[in-house]
Amino acid sequence: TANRSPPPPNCSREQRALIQAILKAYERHQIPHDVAKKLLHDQYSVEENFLLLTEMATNQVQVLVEFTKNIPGFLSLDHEDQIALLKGSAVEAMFLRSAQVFSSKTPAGHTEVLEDRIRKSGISEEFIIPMFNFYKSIGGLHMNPEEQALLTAITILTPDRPYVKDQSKLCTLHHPHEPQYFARLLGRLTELRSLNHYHTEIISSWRVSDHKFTPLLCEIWDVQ
Ligand SMILES: C[C@]12CC[C@H]3[C@@H](CC=C4C=C(C(=O)O)CC[C@@]43C)[C@@H]1CC[C@@H]2C(=O)c1ccc(O)cc1
Repeated sequence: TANRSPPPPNCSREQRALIQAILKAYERHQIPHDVAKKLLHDQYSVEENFLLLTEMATNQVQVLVEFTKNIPGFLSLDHEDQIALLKGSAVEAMFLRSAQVFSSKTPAGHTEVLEDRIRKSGISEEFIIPMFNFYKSIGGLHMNPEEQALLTAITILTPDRPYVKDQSKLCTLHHPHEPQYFARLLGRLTELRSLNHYHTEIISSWRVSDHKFTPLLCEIWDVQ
């Protein structure tokens, strides 16, 4: 793609292959066109918005599992660990994905409609504010596709372990004037983690008004 930057020269061959594999998997990480189209055409009731977001969330989890399976080495992990990593990071990966969608230049109209539907889907204002603050703070990083893909892979693979150091090499190269760029990137992951808490509240407030989730969301978030 046009905005794909050249791989950093001081990356080893296998690191370069790893970055390319993750980037390729990430670029297949798309919401089906018909779901995105519904965003623009379906009705605008709170219930309709919730159902649309539920369908998007369900799609997102399926796409996330496919992306994760294509991260080199993931499938050689112990099976229980694979499930634990996915369950532990699904919410963060989803909010990271939505932040990347809001900060990318998706076709005009999509993000406005999407934002409008999120604001009118029964999520209370006290969770909307941190959510959109996070979107702004991710947008401010101007991540390129490699960084977005790597950050998603980091979020999934190391929910609680110290981060691998060589990602910083890639970031330093693309942001030479900002030596602390990688630290800023990791700082966003801390902010992202706080959204887990809000998400639990969002889900339980929807459950109170007996909203239905899909089986996949129930399974990955231990709902119902
Ligand atoms: C996270 C979210 C569901 C998934 C949405 C996200 C907004 C934007 C998106 C963009 C996507 C793309 O273009 O690829 C994939 C889906 C996501 C990532 C929503 C904001 C709030 C909502 C939510 O928390 C929610 C949770 C459970 C539900 O049943 C419904 C919504």
